[in-house]
Amino acid sequence: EVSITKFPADERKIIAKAHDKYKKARAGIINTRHGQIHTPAFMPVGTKGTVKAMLPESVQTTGADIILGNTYHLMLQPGAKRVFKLGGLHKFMNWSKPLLTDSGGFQVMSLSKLRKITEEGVIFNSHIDGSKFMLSPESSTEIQYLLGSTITMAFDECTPYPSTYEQAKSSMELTSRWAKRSRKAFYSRDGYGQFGIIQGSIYNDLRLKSALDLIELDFEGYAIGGLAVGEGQELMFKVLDYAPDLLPINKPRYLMGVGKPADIIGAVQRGIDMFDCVIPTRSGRNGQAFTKYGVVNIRNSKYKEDNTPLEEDCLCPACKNYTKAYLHYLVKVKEILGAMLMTWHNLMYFQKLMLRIREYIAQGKDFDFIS
Ligand SMILES: CCNc1nc2cc3[nH]c(NC)nc3cc2c(=O)[nH]1
Ligand SMILES: [Zn+2]
Repeated sequence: EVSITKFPADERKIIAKAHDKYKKARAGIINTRHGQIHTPAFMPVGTKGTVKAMLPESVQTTGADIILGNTYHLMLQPGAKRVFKLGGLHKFMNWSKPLLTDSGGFQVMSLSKLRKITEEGVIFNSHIDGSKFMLSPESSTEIQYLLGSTITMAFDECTPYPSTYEQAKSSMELTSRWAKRSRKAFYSRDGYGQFGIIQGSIYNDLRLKSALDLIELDFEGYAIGGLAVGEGQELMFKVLDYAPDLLPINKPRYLMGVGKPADIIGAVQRGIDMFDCVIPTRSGRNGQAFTKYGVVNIRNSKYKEDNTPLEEDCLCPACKNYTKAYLHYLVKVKEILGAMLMTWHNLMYFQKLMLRIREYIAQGKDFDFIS
């Protein structure tokens, strides 16, 4: 049994919608060595082996099936070999469910100093102490193995936006060569998987060529890269109107870095199954709460004597036991509990959104008005 790719037909509830806007939405289950992932799924980001301001058991109560870890940060500190020696990232951070690790390329380009891209890989200096490192398809894949990740991401180059056709073409071709090397370096085991990442920017023929190159490598799943990099929702949806259809229908499709609730809904309607985004955690720490009434900026003085919860029917600790006045105060005085409660609420909100989307798809109902 090849494990992770199982998108069992009987479990996959694809309901053709009355009008074509929803016919691509699908709900399913991905089976892995560390448990099941109900899709469409939202993955909270746990950059440095922790979802900031949350205990792993608290993340679990929000309904998350899988969380994301960042290779770039973990390879610098505490180091992949050390995590391996300590029993792997699952044990280290006390998270026993699926873990997806990114392959580091995207963060190297945004965080490290003095980067040099060669055919071999990316040579860079650590943003922490300036020491020299190399990330390549081989080293990235090995690091993710040492971390023990359930889903390993291929080492790609995220094509910047905007890019000319020529720039996008050569970047996509590099990603295809790196995907081949990533796939070769992957140590495949039952219940573990590796996802390829297609590039090609906004050019549909490049997206097609990227998909064909990667399908040949028979990954367990596929990510659509080079999006949510400043192109805006309209252009992102324009690419998503066709890109998911270039990928195998029976394998998971992952849209990296997305997104706000409306982005997630639009992408699910276009056939995307998996998401990750720092918005619920990062904006929570900055005082933004996602609610059915819209986004609440809790630092606004209008909340300083508001004795009501963020959402009266939300089951998270912030809503069950505290008022907006208290959250307003905690965030204003930068108390750690403020970051904890706001994060917990936002993660609960995002998981509730995904649960409702999965239910609507399973019942064959339209779901574009949920936000
Ligand atoms: C897995 C590492 N590779 C990889 N990560 C990404 C992460 C992203 N995050 C966002 N918006 C927040 N766009 C992304 C694109 C890529 C991409 O094209 N590639
Ligand atoms: Zn709440």
